[in-house]
Amino acid sequence: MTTTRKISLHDLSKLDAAGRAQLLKRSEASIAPILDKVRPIIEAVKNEGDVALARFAREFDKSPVNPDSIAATPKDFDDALVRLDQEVLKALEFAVESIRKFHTDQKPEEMWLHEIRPGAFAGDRFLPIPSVACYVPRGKGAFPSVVMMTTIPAVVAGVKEICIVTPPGPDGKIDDATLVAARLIGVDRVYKCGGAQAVAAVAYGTQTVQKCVKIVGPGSPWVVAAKHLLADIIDPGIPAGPSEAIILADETADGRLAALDLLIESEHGPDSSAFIVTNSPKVAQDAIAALPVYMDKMGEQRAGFASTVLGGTNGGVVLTQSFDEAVAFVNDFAPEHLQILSNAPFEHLGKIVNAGEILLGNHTPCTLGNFVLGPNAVLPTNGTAKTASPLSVFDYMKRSSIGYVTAAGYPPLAQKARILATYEGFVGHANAVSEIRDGLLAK
Ligand SMILES: NC(=O)c1ccc[n+]([C@@H]2O[C@H](COP(=O)([O-])OP(=O)(O)OC[C@H]3O[C@@H](n4cnc5c(N)ncnc54)[C@H](O)[C@@H]3O)[C@@H](O)[C@H]2O)c1
Ligand SMILES: N[C@H](CO)Cc1c[nH]c[nH+]1
Ligand SMILES: [Zn+2]
Repeated sequence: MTTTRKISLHDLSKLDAAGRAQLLKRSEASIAPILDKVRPIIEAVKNEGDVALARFAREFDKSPVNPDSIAATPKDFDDALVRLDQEVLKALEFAVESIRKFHTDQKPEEMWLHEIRPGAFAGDRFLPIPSVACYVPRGKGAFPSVVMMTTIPAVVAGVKEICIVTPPGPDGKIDDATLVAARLIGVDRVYKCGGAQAVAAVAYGTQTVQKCVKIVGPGSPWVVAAKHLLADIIDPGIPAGPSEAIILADETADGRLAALDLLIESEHGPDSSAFIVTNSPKVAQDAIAALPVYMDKMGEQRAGFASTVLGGTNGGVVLTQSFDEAVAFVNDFAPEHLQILSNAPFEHLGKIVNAGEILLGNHTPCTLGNFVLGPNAVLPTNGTAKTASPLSVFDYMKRSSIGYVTAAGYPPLAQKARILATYEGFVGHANAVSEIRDGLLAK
């Protein structure tokens, strides 16, 4: 027998502006109430280092970690590989290959230099940042996929010092697949610390944990709050909060397929957001009928998370009067993940302007993107896809502009620069491109 579940149907034509605005809001927890709790955690790690990390692991993760066992040992890696199911190992290897290929293709040439004007050359040079810490969450499950998504682009970019910070389990160990994925990728520094204390550890460095210039990866509000407080000391990277997705379905879509895919990101936690957005009443009805059937196959915890999300204003089915209206809703929402279910998904692609990731057609569910397709699954959440981009090799590189002007190319540039420098009142600037220079160069 199928369990009765409430699935919200939001008929956009019946909602006023406030109702529509409510649907666009995420449930992302405000970090304000926990900032005062995070400050002493940061201070303790700064002052006591590993001793504080071990204490917080015991307190928050209920994990028997000691100050001298913060780093995973070579034996920890070996044991994890022995314990890991061969099928999981093969799947990790497959995923590493796709993700490495995608990010290698994405990597820019080390330098480009174009002749902007005759004899005047300019371009960009890309270099890797020196170090990065990759945060891999563990509160609501293990995330070897986050290991791959955060460390592979770092390796491809050429970052020399890469480490992983992740909460230890109640057995005092790091998740097996996390260690195995790290080894496959070539990262051997994995530290047993999570939450705010992990961010502080990589920001300041401890006796064990290396200090890094940047931290990447998603995390709970404790992680987000620590990144916020330490942003002057460590680059906090792109924001990546609770997972969210929109399944955009036109009248050619199968509502049951839309239902199946809606349950992907809605099962992450009660703070996820997930909507089917469609102009087809039939797709909406079929999806609502199918959802409880699929939820019954998910297990209590995950079905519970999905129920919370889909029964409130952070999820469910949004019904619109037209497909253009559905597209407008998507662009206003700016989802982290977007799937387009249609017989002709490429026809709709050009209309989408705000989405972290756009997955096209019936054979490209978010699950493929999350694990094995290649593009990065650490994506801008909470509407930040309006201006931000997915995690990429560019997050691990910095750029210097390059310029070179020949003697023949110099005169027209100097003349125009002198005029502008004089207008701005910069005499020193102007002198440097005046006859004084010509005289010096003539000698
Ligand atoms: N965007 C993405 O790519 C992506 C991928 C995976 C997960 N996520 C999101 O990342 C988040 C992960 O959060 P999580 O909780 O699962 O794992 P987490 O590892 O980020 O947080 C758990 C840690 O928080 C700290 N903590 C918990 N309670 C505390 C307390 N009372 N006081 C101080 N510290 C405390 C502990 O140190 C604990 O180790 C979720 O919101 C999930 O949706 C996003
Ligand atoms: N959907 C997440 C990003 O929002 C990534 C992920 C990892 N594992 C499962 N899902
Ligand atoms: Zn996911």
